[in-house]
Amino acid sequence: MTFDRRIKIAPSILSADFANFGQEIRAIEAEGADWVHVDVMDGHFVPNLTFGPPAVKAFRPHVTSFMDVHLMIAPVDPYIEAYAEAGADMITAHVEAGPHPHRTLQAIRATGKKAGISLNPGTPAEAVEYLLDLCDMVLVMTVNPGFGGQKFIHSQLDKIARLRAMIGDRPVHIQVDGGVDPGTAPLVAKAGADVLVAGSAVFRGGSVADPGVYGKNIRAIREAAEAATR
Ligand SMILES: O=C(CO)[C@@H](O)[C@H](O)COP(=O)(O)O
Ligand SMILES: [Fe+2]
Repeated sequence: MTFDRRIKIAPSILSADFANFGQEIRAIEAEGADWVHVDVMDGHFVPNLTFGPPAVKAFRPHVTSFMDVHLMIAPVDPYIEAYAEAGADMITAHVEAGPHPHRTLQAIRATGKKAGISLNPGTPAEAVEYLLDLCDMVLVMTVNPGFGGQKFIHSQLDKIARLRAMIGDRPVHIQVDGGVDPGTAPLVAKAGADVLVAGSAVFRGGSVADPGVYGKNIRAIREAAEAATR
């Protein structure tokens, strides 16, 4: 399969109705989501708590696209197999989560899943320079991780562009996560990102009873990003 550099929209279910994940996942996919982004938080690496492996396993049958699991946990290595077994398609760990991100990426690849590496806003692009041959995606956090609905940090645009140049022709996606909406999507797409995570900008104003709003929100982000790269 050829590497897909087209813009992909990955709604974060952190902004979904927590009493209704199955229906929410099916609704965003029916309305045009390319991937489903699952934010795993441990109350230690980030000041919030979300989904353990049993929750991710419960989401799995509802996802027909691609389940992208963003692990904001430290340590991360002891939990990789559990999230792989729960059904993740991509597992992304933070480069700041431990002293051995190279080993972490090897461990993710050993499960047969796609491997991602994420950078907090304060971490330079160079932190992943020697990891690029071991990963399928670099995730640039454009907010400090832990919560949805935060303001986009513009200084990260330069980091995205640097990573784009560092990656060269390797088949490695650049994902952007935090404060992505129709206003910031063109900026990240122009800088070189191809996977756009959006939580509040997708779920805002909609519900499973009114899922057309999700579709409208997804299209607005996609169209803004695509227009910037034409
Ligand atoms: O990983 C995270 C937050 O730590 C994200 O995936 C958020 O869920 C994105 O939410 P918005 O900024 O798009 O509302
Ligand atoms: Fe995320």
